[in-house]
Amino acid sequence: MSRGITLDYRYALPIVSEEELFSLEPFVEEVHRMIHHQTTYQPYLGWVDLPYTYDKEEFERIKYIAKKIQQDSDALIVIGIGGSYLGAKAALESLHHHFYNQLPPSRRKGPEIYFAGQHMSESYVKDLFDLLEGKDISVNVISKSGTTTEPAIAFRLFRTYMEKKYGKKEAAKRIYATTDRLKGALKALADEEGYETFVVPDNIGGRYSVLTPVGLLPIAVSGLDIDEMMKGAKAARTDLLHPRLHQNNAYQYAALRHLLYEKGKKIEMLVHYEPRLQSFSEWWKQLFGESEGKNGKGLFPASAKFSTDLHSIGQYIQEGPRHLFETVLHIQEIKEDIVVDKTATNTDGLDYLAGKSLSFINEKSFEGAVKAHQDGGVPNLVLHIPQLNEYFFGYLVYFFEKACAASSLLLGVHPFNQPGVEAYKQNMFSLLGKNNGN
Ligand SMILES: O=P(O)(O)OC[C@H]1O[C@](O)(CO)[C@@H](O)[C@@H]1O
Repeated sequence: MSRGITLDYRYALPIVSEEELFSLEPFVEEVHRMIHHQTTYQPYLGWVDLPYTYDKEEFERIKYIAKKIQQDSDALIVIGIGGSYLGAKAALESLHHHFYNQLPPSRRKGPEIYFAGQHMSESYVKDLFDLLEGKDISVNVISKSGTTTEPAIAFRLFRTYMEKKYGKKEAAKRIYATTDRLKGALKALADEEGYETFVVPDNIGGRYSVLTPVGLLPIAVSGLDIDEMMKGAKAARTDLLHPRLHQNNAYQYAALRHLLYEKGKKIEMLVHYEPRLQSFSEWWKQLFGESEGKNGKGLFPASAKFSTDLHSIGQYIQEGPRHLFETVLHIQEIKEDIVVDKTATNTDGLDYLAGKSLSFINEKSFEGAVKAHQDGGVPNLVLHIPQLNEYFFGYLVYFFEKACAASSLLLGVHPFNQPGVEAYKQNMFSLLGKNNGN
């Protein structure tokens, strides 16, 4: 089995040619230089060497605290928004049992895990408190700035809930804050209350932070192997270090999506055939959306789950405006555990599938859709991923981070800021009367 992931661009070739792709070589080499050897973006590039340079002492502390939470909590509440929770949610859903939280504790290594602070829905918080009745809980509050409204509100509510339930002293022992090393409201509060803290490195932005304590603590609490995850990221770091387009899959993916954009494709749809990849798509959407949507430019990152969505938006993809392309996350491992059985009467007409596994049929659905969409003028890029496990999760995260930085630079935008998000935040602050003496 391959140790990395491969990119198959055969199904995009009628729209972009290999000649066009490799004509981007000099631009890609320049982009490579900007990522690896230039100082302009240096303050944001901590993720590039992270698989080697991560803080080993803190990494061991993550594992130690994860064990403590596994022992003293029935549930962990992860509070954060955007890059501060999407990576952890993506890992948990991609790599665990589909019904993780519903499994009996004896079948899980970690506690139940819930997320809060991603919106201001009152009914959600009420139902979550309701669900947690009678359970022992811990909270991991994650905010680099410490001032983002949604998680800040959720944390205030949970702090009060925990202090009522456990008393201030015991509550403080069950709250873990992942935040800036030195500054911000959450850091100040954590110091004041004596919470155990983990650091979001200065030079890594929220959407690039899955493989820092931001993602790693909740991932480790759930019982996943974070050493394997870092090993996968390390392999990707090595595989994707080459400056030449021919030898670098992440740069090829970046260059292809750039070419497709130039040829009028305005939407990239990330497609998967495994419901467990839904949150991964959400992480991917933030990564590319916040990085590229600037100066009136950028592909719109969308996602679809197949075969489900082939029966809803499949029609639009096949015959609607030709302004989109698909990137397929194709899991190569075929499991043969569940097989269609043979019936005596074949009344449902399905005997032609008897003896075939669901994975095999799913694979045919992938082959059928890729071909149909290509024939319909929708280019497809396919990423072959050998297996869904910790190693390849780490690999894939790094692959997309590198590709995203390269793609943004090819487009001529700053890959690591998000000035547009501030506009909404400032409006809301003034509508709610922030800084009016409260
Ligand atoms: O960790 P913080 O500072 O709360 O920020 C959370 C998220 O908010 C954003 O700034 C956008 O709303 C994201 O970029 C970031 O991932």
